[in-house]
Amino acid sequence: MTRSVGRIFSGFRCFGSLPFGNPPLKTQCSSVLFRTTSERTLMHALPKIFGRKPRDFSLPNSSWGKEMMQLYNHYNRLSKETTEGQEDHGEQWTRLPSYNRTLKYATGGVYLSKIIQSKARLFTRNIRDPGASFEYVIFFRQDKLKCACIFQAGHLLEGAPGHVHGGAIATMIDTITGTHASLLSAPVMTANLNINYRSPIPLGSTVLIESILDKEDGRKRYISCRVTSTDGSKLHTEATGLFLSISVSHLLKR
Ligand SMILES: CCCCCCCCCCCC(=O)SCCNC(=O)CCNC(=O)[C@H](O)C(C)(C)COP(=O)(O)OP(=O)(O)OC[C@H]1O[C@@H](n2cnc3c(N)ncnc32)[C@H](O)[C@@H]1OP(=O)(O)O
Repeated sequence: MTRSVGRIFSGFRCFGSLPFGNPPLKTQCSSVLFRTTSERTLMHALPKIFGRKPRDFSLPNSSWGKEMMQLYNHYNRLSKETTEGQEDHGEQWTRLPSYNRTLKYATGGVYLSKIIQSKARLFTRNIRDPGASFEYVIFFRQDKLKCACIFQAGHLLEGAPGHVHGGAIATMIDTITGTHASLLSAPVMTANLNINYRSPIPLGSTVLIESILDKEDGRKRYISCRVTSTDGSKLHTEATGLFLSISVSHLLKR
């Protein structure tokens, strides 16, 4: 987990309080994996950087249904941190923590008030009622450059009667593919998203969203994504996205 926190915060350092100011680096995932004690210590200190311990929304809560929990437990079992000197066997996934707000201060105490207002919250994590909207957890498989997200769609996401709104599905796809792209090169913005809706998603159901890296070309990351039933037998949605690495100054432009 610690290493994914490192990646996420590295990926989104433009929003955070970790050092930034350099142009976005094209880093290979393997070069930033957290394995040393000092790196783990740094990641454990992150809540202090936030000020107080932030809630990690990617952990189970009482609203999570049986399917969500089963799949979560499946990936979590494959996400056990390896201790140094121990070999990895088979699939190795990493759960990505998820917080509902970004940090207010950039390094050096520069308040990014123009872009990050104190009331700002991550769009998918702003409903307090557990289970009402987006319940999800993302896992990353570093060796395959692959993400898997378990998503349980709550009652506030209705579009067609009894089914999940297409915009909510697009939001989740953008979130997974955008997170995926940011793990590869930080920070990024979505330039293009193409979505084909193949079969409706019943409200309240749990689905699996999987993304893979198709191609890298300079600042561009091409990522594709499939939304299926949790056993993979039913295809709900397919998408492709283009993400562009940006500099921090791009976010400050008005
Ligand atoms: C801790 C919390 C975690 C939280 C984790 C949560 C994750 C959520 C992720 C959500 C991410 C978002 O929704 S971001 C929000 C939605 N997206 C946006 O608002 C982006 C708006 N658009 C822009 O700002 C800009 O257009 C950019 C950054 C996309 C590109 O601008 P730019 O950087 O100036 O690049 P530009 O020179 O135009 O183009 C560079 C190259 O890319 C190509 N290119 C550019 N746009 C496109 C395009 N739409 N389709 C095809 N190709 C394109 C160009 O042809 C060019 O190719 P060549 O000539 O080099 O070959």
